[in-house]
Amino acid sequence: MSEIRAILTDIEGTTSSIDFVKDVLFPYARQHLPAFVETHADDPEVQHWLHEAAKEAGWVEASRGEVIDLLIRWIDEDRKATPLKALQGMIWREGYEAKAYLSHMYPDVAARLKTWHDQGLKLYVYSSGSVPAQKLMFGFSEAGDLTPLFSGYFDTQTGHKRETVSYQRIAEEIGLPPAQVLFLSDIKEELDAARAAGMRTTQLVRPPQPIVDAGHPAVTDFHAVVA
Ligand SMILES: CSCCC(=O)C(=O)COP(=O)(O)O
Ligand SMILES: [Mg+2]
Repeated sequence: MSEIRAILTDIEGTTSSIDFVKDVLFPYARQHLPAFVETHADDPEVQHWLHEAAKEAGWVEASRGEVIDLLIRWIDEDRKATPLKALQGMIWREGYEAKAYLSHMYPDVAARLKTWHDQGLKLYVYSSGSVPAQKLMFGFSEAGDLTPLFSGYFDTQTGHKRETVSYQRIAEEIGLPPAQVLFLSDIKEELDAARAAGMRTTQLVRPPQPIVDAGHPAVTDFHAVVA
């Protein structure tokens, strides 16, 4: 079996609790989205993502209010839509900078990431959250700034997490054979897609989730991951 040279990790349900995302980040974005869009209406990046959201909904024309309502519905549905994720990241930046919250990290995560980094393993993130949102998550975490540990970040602009081609692209981008990359996630369909691309996989089953055989090695924390 090939030696592992890189670790690619999911965020929600893997490094950080689903509750933090659902109970802190999503409500913050939901509450601040209308005012954020209105006050940044002239920002070309905001305009771009509003346009992309309307396009993804199949709309040829839409008012700002209609797109805001669409985005709020997508937050409520936990849609992993790239335009929503990009806008959420911009809104969360304001929350982190205002010290409204720090991101949650399970207590085992920072220590094991540091050990892997010190052993020479390359660390990467792959999340449906946008790359800027990922950098904020690891930059403003309860365990301090973890961004120096990471060599790169991937989001849905590389492809969706349940599609094998996304993992093929990531392996190509980081310049390693997929067999030398270990992917960590809580979601079976993501692990299946990574394994179909040739990556090694381990499922994180964070207590109190029950361990149900998903066909991948399963652990409850990062210290138990065999890399
Ligand atoms: C890093 S952003 C916060 C989480 C988020 O928006 C999200 O969609 C998490 O998805 P994941 O792929 O990390 O499970
Ligand atoms: Mg996840």
